[in-house]
Amino acid sequence: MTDAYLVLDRLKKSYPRAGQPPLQVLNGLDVAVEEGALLSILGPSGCGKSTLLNIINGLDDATSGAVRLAGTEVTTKTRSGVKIGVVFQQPRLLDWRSVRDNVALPLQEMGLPADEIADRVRRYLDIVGLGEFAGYYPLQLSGGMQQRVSLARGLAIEPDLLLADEPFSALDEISARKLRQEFIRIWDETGKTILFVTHNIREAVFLSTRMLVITNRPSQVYLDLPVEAPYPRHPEDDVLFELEKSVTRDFMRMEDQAGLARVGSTG
Ligand SMILES: Nc1ncnc2c1ncn2[C@@H]1O[C@H](COP(=O)(O)OP(=O)(O)OP(=O)(O)O)[C@@H](O)[C@H]1O
Repeated sequence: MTDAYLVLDRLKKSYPRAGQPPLQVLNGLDVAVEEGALLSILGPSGCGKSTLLNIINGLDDATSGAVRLAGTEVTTKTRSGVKIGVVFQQPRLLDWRSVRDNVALPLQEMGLPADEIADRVRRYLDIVGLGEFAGYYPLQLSGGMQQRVSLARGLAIEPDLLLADEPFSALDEISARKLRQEFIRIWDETGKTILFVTHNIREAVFLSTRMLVITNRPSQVYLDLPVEAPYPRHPEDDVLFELEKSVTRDFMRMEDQAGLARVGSTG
């Protein structure tokens, strides 16, 4: 367990609340993630998925337990040296910078030479299908196009670990399908590790090598499941469809149990 690329070791997180007991969010996650995994993380709204990504990214501290990345403990004060890219649910673009300059910004912060920056910006905007929109400003693009710029920005730094928080949820299904294929291609070519938060069970089954289903708050791992179907996968593949149905059933059972527990505790 301690050898894995990313280790969540009895990870707990709670937030203080005025006049109330702390809000218990993560309640002892124990997970070891192998290098090169494409791990999707599913769970009910508010169970702490974004909180978990923030802790792994060193933007927030665990209340107890630890995150270790490539053997180094990650906190807000200590970084592992692993290059982390992030793609959020919201595009979070700078409206006053062109598409090109938004994607270039983190590359400039990394101190890359100008020609390398120009190359990467072009390459990753092409990958997300926005090569012709480099000179546009975010407000001249649709929401889905802005999300694709954000994806290009996250990928362009060529991270060792990509943390993706529902990156396709704002896209129409056809654009999302194309981008998922690209996403798998990039993951396959680079061999990097990806943690992928989604509410979409079909998407998780289609993309990932492993799925983690997390319970309602205070959250624990409910299901940790390998997805063994070979790539390339087809969204309508029978094996994937069966797996989707079975995970959906498990997910609903988990929600029912949580509902019963709530009724039990108030009744
Ligand atoms: N900085 C913070 N301070 C206080 N509470 C917080 C903070 N960040 C998150 N929370 C609370 O922690 C819980 C988990 O939030 P989080 O955003 O991690 O959930 P999530 O699983 O990503 O939700 P969703 O699926 O709806 O995006 C929520 O109840 C939220 O209100």
